[in-house]
Amino acid sequence: MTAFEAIGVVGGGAWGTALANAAARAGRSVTLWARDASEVATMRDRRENVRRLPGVRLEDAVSPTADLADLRRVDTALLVVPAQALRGVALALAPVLPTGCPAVVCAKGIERATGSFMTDVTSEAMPHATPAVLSGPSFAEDVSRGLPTAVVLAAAQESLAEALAQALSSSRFRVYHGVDMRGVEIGGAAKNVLAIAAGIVAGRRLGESARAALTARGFAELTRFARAFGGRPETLMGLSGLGDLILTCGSAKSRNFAFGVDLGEGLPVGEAGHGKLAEGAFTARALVEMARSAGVDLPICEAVDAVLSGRVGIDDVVERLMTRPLKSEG
Ligand SMILES: NC(=O)C1=CN([C@@H]2O[C@H](COP(=O)(O)OP(=O)(O)OC[C@H]3O[C@@H](n4cnc5c(N)ncnc54)[C@H](O)[C@@H]3O)[C@@H](O)[C@H]2O)C=CC1
Ligand SMILES: O=C(CO)COP(=O)(O)O
Repeated sequence: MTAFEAIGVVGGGAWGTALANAAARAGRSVTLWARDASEVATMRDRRENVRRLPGVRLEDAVSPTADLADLRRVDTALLVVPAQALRGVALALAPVLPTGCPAVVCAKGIERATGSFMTDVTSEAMPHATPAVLSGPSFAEDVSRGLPTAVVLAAAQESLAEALAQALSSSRFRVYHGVDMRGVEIGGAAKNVLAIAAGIVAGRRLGESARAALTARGFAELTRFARAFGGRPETLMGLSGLGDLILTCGSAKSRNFAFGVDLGEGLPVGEAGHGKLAEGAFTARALVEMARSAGVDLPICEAVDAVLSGRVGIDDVVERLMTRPLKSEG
């Protein structure tokens, strides 16, 4: 197994920049690709991603570029663009990467147009790459400041997941490894929808008890969905699943949670989140449609989708959730 010395980070947003720094601190040399040439020029000059991650110095081992061809010699690529942009970027990257190169999905979402998971999008768009996925409770700001963080990286082959985890880990960024790609990616995608729900509860001032109940019942939804789509329930008990749900359903720093707070306070969908990326808003519809087709009950995610589509008002949705037929907790 190679040592994975040269890492390519594809996507120059907050998370791509934070991961580039994390990989550099783990001793890797990093090429950070962003599509916007002027942002790349600024990153090179100022050693800072002024727009997406202000106040954080780029590590010396990070080389920003706007040219995808500069990734042709990397031995691992981290895919860190928004979920709905992943396919396009992966298609462009496919001819550049060496055959067999691991392509680690770091985006959290489901492709809206096709209802596809991110690792499947990656396999389709980059048939010569080896898909993997990294997820877990990790705000870009925390990682970039070097605060202690733990995530999980899964690949079909355990030895590959372990080698990649080794390559990216440092004393501040601990990467666990596993083989349940589906479970890990479902945890990351579904928690964003539930974080919007938790934000709505906070914005509507429904109370801390309601938020805790929603988080716990949301976790039940996430686990049911994962089981139906081939993820292992025990994976969802871990960092990508319970861990990320606790983080994003409880923190105003989460963009999905903040988007929900805006909705709860009465802002229209088009204004909620103030233009920041809230992946759950794109994933909600795909998630509920997939669940319906598999006969999986996701009442909270359904409620989020109904609010986002404007079909039902927030107070009606809460009433509906609270008056569903009583059932056993399992
Ligand atoms: N910010 C965070 O704390 C974390 C984010 N993530 C995930 O990482 C992914 C990216 O999020 P962030 O970097 O935070 O978002 P961001 O909003 O900070 O940046 C998104 C970046 O993607 C670029 N982009 C958008 N469309 C593109 C396209 N078609 N081609 C090329 N580049 C494109 C934008 O120019 C921007 O640089 C999301 O799926 C998010 O859920 C995961 C863990 C933590
Ligand atoms: O996924 C994240 C932390 O694990 C980031 O959450 P937001 O995208 O909601 O900010």
